[in-house]
Amino acid sequence: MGRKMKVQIFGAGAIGCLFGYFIQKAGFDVVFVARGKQLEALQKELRITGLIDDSISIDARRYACKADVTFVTVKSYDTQTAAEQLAGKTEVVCTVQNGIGNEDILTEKVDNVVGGVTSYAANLVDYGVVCYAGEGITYLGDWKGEGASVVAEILKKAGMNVEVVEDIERKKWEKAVINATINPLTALLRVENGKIVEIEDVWNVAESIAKECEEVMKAMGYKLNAVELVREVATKTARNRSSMLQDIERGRRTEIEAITGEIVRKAKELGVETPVNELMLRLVRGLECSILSS
Ligand SMILES: NC(=O)C1=CN([C@@H]2O[C@H](COP(=O)(O)OP(=O)(O)OC[C@H]3O[C@@H](n4cnc5c(N)ncnc54)[C@H](OP(=O)(O)O)[C@@H]3O)[C@@H](O)[C@H]2O)C=CC1
Ligand SMILES: CC(C)(CO)C(=O)C(=O)O
Repeated sequence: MGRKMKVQIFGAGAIGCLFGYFIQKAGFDVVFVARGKQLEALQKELRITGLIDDSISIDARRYACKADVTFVTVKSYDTQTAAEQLAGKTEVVCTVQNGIGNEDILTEKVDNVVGGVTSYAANLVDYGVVCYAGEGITYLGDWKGEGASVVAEILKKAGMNVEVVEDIERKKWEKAVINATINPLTALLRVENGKIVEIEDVWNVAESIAKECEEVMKAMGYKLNAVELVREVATKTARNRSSMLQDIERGRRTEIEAITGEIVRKAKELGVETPVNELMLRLVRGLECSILSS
């Protein structure tokens, strides 16, 4: 390509701004799509704190424009709107969102869809201010058409850890199992991730959730030690407040439908019983209802 590649971040919140920051610093032409007070703040500057301390001027806009590659970094309940705005506007779309189903929604509107899972961590501390909380790795894989190698090249040039994998669907489900176990419990009990392992009664429930998820993955043809995986992640991220807990504390919707909701839906399709996950789904829905209506 003779001209500079144009990269777009659709949903310039915590993780989108972090990715966009690294990509712009590497010399790419980056557009950040945001809304409301976040857009107003980003039109002045993007500030990164935490592991980095820097401020940059960015091209922040309200609506999607034409781009070579677009990262979709909205919460999963906003993916449909993102897909509609991106139709005919981007050669490749890549999602690093948590949850199941985002890639399939994007597939309806864009020809080349790259699935992704990231363990980079970022929090929005104020409008236009993002705390870079943890270095991680991003796994990518072609979902529809091609694009994973192009996206990986962009992230590599941006100095980020990235790996293209054969089976991105498996990676997405593994992350969903971690989120389905840690996120609802931390949100319902309002505790940091480490408490899931530390409090015996809670760990018993976590084990039940993880074992049900393991059965669903088994029925899908994937072997996984879900209990050990969850124990490892909860221990490593012991001081984190999970994204679902943060959503509840901010009085916002959660991604429960794209996480536990999708696991329960897949379980029904495959004839697997998931009573504890169903309970978590109902309780978090109830919690959302109570905070959104108060
Ligand atoms: N933060 C992290 O460390 C990680 C996040 N993820 C995943 O990445 C995704 C994004 O998470 P995160 O960055 O934390 O979430 P944020 O809420 O911080 O960011 C999403 C942003 O997208 C904006 N947005 C939504 N719809 C539109 C639209 N139509 N036009 C313009 N802007 C829009 C939101 O605006 P508004 O606030 O007005 O809704 C918000 O600013 C989630 O799926 C999450 O699970 C995965 C790994 C790590
Ligand atoms: C891995 C974990 C649980 C880390 O907090 C996460 O992805 C989240 O909070 O959504």
